[in-house]
Amino acid sequence: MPASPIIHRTVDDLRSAVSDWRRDGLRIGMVPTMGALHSGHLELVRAARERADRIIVSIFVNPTQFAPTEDFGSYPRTETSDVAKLAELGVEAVFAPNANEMYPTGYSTTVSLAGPAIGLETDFRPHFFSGVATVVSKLLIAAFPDVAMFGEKDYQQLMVVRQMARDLRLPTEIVGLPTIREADGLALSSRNAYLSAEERQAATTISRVMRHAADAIRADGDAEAALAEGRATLTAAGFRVDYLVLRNAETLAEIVDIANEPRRMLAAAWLGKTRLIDNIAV
Ligand SMILES: Nc1ncnc2c1ncn2[C@@H]1O[C@H](COP(=O)(O)OP(=O)(O)OP(=O)(O)O)[C@@H](O)[C@H]1O
Ligand SMILES: CC(C)(CO)[C@@H](O)C(=O)[O-]
Ligand code: BAL
Repeated sequence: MPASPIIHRTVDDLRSAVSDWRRDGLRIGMVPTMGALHSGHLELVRAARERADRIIVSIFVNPTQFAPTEDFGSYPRTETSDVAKLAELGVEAVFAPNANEMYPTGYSTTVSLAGPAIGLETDFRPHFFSGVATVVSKLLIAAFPDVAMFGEKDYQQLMVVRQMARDLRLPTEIVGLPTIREADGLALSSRNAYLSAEERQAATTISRVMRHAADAIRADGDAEAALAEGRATLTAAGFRVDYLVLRNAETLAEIVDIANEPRRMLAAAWLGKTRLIDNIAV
């Protein structure tokens, strides 16, 4: 039986473990999550293991990245089974604070963003990235890991965190890892648990539409036609589309010169009460 990770509930406790590791000259990796762990998260942990001697996985459903109308209350919370999965991978530490530890009464500081945080998710979840950037900066400052792992599934989030780490000169390398998918193409996501059996079938349309549109764009360069067809296919399959767009893969700005810019297609769409996001290189 692998040893269970030590669960730290406070920043002070976590810092004390980290300072012991630092004294021993060990490299530290961090994997920030909101729990309800799936194989996508576990790949981030495995990748952290290749780069660090000690791994901290944070599990914190961060209230500041949810609007009052969103699913903070119903977000899956499965700490016991999450910790068992992390034990299997030999993770040394879990940081699972409560909301009061992260945002005590009187807490008044948030990170404000521009650059890659403009548009896309921000158009539909205006509160979202300042909540994410604030909590990620607090997590990174709590442990100052050498490396922190994020999934490309949340591509704009990865770009925002990279920019923030660069701008604030955080001493942590931000590593992005490819999206882990189900056999039928659906990107793994904790929120997939909200899908009914029928919605789960329809959900594959999002990755299929994106691959089809990407092939069409590579073939004839007509992004607008391919994206309009993709939006129509998603709508016909029962989605309410927030966006399906092509952007510069590095800046997330609109594409000006399609032949000579790195390209990323990004999508967000609702199926019933579940909002799915996805993205692929084009
Ligand atoms: N399918 C996946 N492949 C790779 N990384 C992933 C995948 N799903 C989530 N991650 C990454 O895991 C980290 C924690 O994400 P989070 O806990 O929000 O899980 P999630 O499945 O994305 O949940 P949600 O459904 O709330 O978006 C993030 O860096 C995220 O990009
Ligand atoms: C990075 C993160 C853990 C911050 O709460 C969250 O946005 C997530 O799980 O992607
Ligand atoms: N995976 C991103 C977290 C969120 O959507 O709230």
